Amino acid sequence: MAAISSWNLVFTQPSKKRSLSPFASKSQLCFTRRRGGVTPTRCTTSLTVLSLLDAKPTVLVTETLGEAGLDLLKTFANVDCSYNLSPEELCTKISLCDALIVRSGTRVTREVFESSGGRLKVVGRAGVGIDNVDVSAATEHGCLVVNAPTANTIAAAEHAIALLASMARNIAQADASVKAGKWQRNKYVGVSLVGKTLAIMGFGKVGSEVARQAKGLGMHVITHDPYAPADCARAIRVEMVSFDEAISTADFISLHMPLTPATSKILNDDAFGKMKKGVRIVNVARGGVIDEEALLRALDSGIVAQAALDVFTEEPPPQDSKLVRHENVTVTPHLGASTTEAQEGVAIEIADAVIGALKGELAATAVNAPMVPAEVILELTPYVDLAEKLGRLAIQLVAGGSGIKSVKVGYTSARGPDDLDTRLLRAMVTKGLIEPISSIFVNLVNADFTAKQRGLRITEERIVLDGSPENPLEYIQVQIANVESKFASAISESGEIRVEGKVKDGKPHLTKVGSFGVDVSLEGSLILCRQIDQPGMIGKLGSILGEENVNVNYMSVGRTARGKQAIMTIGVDAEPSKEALMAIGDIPAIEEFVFLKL
Ligand SMILES: NC(=O)c1ccc[n+]([C@@H]2O[C@H](COP(=O)([O-])OP(=O)(O)OC[C@H]3O[C@@H](n4cnc5c(N)ncnc54)[C@H](O)[C@@H]3O)[C@@H](O)[C@H]2O)c1
Ligand SMILES: O=C(O)[C@H](O)COP(=O)(O)O
Repeated sequence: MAAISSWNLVFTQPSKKRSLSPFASKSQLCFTRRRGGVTPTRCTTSLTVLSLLDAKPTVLVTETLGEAGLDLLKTFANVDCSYNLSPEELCTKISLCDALIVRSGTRVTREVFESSGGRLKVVGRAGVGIDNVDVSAATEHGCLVVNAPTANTIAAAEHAIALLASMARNIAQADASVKAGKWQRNKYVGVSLVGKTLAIMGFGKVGSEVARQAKGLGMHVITHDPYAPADCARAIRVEMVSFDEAISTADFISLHMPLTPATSKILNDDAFGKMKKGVRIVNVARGGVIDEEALLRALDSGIVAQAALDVFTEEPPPQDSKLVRHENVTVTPHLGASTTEAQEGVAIEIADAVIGALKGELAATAVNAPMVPAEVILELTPYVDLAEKLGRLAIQLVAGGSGIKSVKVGYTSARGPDDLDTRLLRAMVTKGLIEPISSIFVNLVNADFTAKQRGLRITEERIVLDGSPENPLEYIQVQIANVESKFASAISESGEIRVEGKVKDGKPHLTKVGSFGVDVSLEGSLILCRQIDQPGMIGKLGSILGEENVNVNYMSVGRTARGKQAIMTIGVDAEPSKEALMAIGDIPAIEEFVFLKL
């Protein structure tokens, strides 16, 4: 009699939709089915998924976007342009949307992701700053965030220069005065820019462009940016200095860093106290990098002669804001990116990124997912499938109540570690491990977060092979430590559940279970049996499955020695009935078996 408890060996987890890519969303596919009035039961084939994807996704656009971007989106999706939504209205609408496109005026909060019911797959920020998007919440919900980081750089830099020059020459105040019927030539005497020191705080895309343009105006430019490469500054003859040196020697300070916990209120009372009396400040970055109350005090005390502000802590700022109304302050309503050219560019950049993400492609401008170059993805595609399937197999082999703490993924390759980018593979193993045992949808965005949240430590190991590194990988191995197994033979000599596979003719194959060598294509589902090696076993099993009309797509037997134990791996196209599985368990030579869904 076989030493097995047959029925609890049968894996009864409902099947999950197969993802077409690391970003294809299970929940989105489910939703499409519901909208089409289809019962959300099973979706087992790629073809079914493809036909579901034929239904156009819905993209919600909550702020004005250039026409060219909208036209591009409309070729692929239903586009809902709903501007000025209240937070409540946004939360209500979002459950009907696959993608959301915003600028800086929409707060994409945790509530938005929670309200999406898992359908929202991508948030596109049509611009650079993502401080209005709760990126952590997006990641936790497996939602990709992409931005359009380059198309508005020149516009923002030009706006900073425009504010700098107009502030120095009192253009806005003088204009208002003339329009009010006055002619105050003495009051509006300005200061020159040439020869003055400009400190650029943040030497990124905008900051470095401002530096270039300011040098063209004859200014002496210095910069502070702890993270920028010094050679970029050196190349345009800009000196990199400390924060204190920058703010204490500058005649003009222009802010170009992102708003982060480290930069929040970086210009505060303490900083203003170190500045030269009469300094002039430009802010085209984010309002929050200045302590606005401290700036008001510095303006009133004369430390700061003038400020030109495009951005504010609260936008729009309160009507009675003393800062906005201050006579030495010039303001614009967050216009840095607002040129026709920049908005057209941003709209196309974000439309491309959102469409790509909805198609399941990895976005080059992803904010919360590792950037995996397109050529790496292409090369790793068959291994991605293998990695996920090995994860699925390994997790289904676990038994006992001790919980899973530690998983090791081994990569056997002739390539050096720097030539093998495993982030995508690790994410897919994680997906395979977690999806069969939870309701969480795992993708490249949230794989590491989800593993961490579940207390699952995933480590990676490279096993270096001699030979030609033509193939990125020979084998992938998944090992789960400190657990029991439903299939004792899956435990290796060193005590872990171990499954190993390789890509053969472009298809994922299982090559090892525990210490047993096997060879079965990882398609459909799988029966693993340990048996006493004797004639007639294949026939017995085959006829049980045949009577059930369950097609066997692959079968292999691996044994330790003639007449000793053997492992039979059988690929089946459908799930055998309980009775058939029971009959398999009743074959006397079978010591244990397990049915696994891929
Ligand atoms: N007003 C507008 O309409 C408008 C338009 C475009 C960009 N922006 C804003 O301008 C800022 C810069 O944009 P970008 O495209 O140049 O971004 P970027 O990422 O290319 O550059 C930001 C730079 O700030 C640096 N930085 C980070 N922390 C710093 C710190 N503590 N001190 C000094 N430097 C620090 C970074 O190293 C980086 O080089 C962002 O806040 C963006 O949102 C505003
Ligand atoms: O971060 C940005 O890209 C700018 O602040 C532009 O914001 P906007 O898209 O709201 O004009």
